[in-house]
Amino acid sequence: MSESARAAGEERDADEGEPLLKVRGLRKYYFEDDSLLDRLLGNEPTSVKAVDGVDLDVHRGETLGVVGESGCGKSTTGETLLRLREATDGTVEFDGEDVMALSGEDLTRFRKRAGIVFQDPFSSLDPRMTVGDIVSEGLKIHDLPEEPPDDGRSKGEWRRDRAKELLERVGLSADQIDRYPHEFSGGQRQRVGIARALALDPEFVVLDEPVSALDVSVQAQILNLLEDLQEEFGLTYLFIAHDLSVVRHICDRVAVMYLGEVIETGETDDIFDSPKHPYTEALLESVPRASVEEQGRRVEALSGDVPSPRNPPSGCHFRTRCPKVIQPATVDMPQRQYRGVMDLRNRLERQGFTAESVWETLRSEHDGEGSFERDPMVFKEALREEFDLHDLSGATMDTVEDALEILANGREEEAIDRLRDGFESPCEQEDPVLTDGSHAVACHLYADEEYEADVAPEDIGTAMGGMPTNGADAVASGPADPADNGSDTDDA
Ligand SMILES: Nc1ncnc2c1ncn2[C@@H]1O[C@H](COP(=O)(O)OP(=O)(O)OP(=O)(O)O)[C@@H](O)[C@H]1O
Repeated sequence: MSESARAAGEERDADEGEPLLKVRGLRKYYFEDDSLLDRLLGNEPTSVKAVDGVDLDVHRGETLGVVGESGCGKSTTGETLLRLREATDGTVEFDGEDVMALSGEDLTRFRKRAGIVFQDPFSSLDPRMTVGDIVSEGLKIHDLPEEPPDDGRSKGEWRRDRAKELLERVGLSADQIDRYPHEFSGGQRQRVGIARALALDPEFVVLDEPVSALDVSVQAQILNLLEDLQEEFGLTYLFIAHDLSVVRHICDRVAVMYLGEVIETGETDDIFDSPKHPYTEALLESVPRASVEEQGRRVEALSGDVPSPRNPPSGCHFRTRCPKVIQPATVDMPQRQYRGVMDLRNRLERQGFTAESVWETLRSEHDGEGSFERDPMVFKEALREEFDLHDLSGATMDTVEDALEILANGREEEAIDRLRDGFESPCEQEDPVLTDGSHAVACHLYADEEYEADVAPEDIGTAMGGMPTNGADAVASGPADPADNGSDTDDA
């Protein structure tokens, strides 16, 4: 957004005292195994904690980016705050009104003021409707215009003219009004989706990955269009994306999500130039670099997959992948090896492997000379290699070796307990809350005071001093480059 539009938005916020949209403690759990048959069979419903306590403020005239890997709850957040899905818990205030409590005409009015553009321009437009009908559908549903225009046109004619105007405004031609979606390229279809969202003159629009299904060359055109429209109509955007380079271009502020939670939020430049959360650092590491010096930076995958929102990790949800996971006070070991110990335990807890599966692998790799003997030394070395557990010393080494020996004997649960007793991280004990301030982060590394209130300072540990410096040991995640379906190169 331009400086002037932003200043005007901030001035309005200051005058009116509140952001346009205020979300607090938003939760959306999807329940599975909850059908009548499941209940008859006595199956316990399982919950997918897609959104698990999200707070957001969106100020008038700004663009707030919501970023994070696939499945972290971005779309569910956008759809739930618009009441396209019913929230499990939490509050949403729009221009001072409690959105969750709206009904009847008030809810209809909210739906006019707050719209959405969906990610996929291929599936989000009804193939049986002309683009004119698609764009004017909302006007018809809301029975607009309220009165027939006084120039002799019928309401239907007025709506058709309005659809033509909107098509032209988004860069299409009015005489394409009777065409069907399949006659358009992906970028053109997304323009139709934008025209549809604008038809009711909204103030606020959720843009759910509006360019990620488009060819890279078309993305910039659509982003520029969105920026122009924001300027012209004074729009406020919530811009959902997994592609951070897009976010930097268009967003004033950014909220980073991980497994249903906002873990960092701040001005876009602050997030990009001085990220605080190890997850944000890792996400940024994956953004392609323009400058030659930066191209040599290490880009690796974050260890492990995103855990399932059906059973998120205790404490900090990111601790199962975090390169800076905090060591307990009793432990002082190289951070990389500590990560390895935690990975070993996490994999065992998630039943990612068993002692027997390791023996099977060793057997299959046996070179065939003589019969295969189960040698615990070989077993332990294979796991040291896999989890980077070489070069340990003292009590740390004793505990790890002990756990590996127990594991070699097939006693997984006991090995897990041994590793937990020896290496349990303070990050496992409590879910960190977002700090106050304009650049807020939810990470135990930054919440010493709040954290010490609940956990003895010694538990935070000497290891905090031994954390790698910012980015030094951070490993990077690799959200895919923008999907390129190659179908939009003919875009207008
Ligand atoms: N209707 C549903 N029923 C059950 N689980 C769902 C449903 N919709 C989404 N989920 C799950 O909720 C979690 C969050 O999904 P969501 O689509 O909001 O994430 P996202 O960050 O927008 O991902 P993407 O970028 O892939 O769209 C995922 O684990 C997803 O599988």
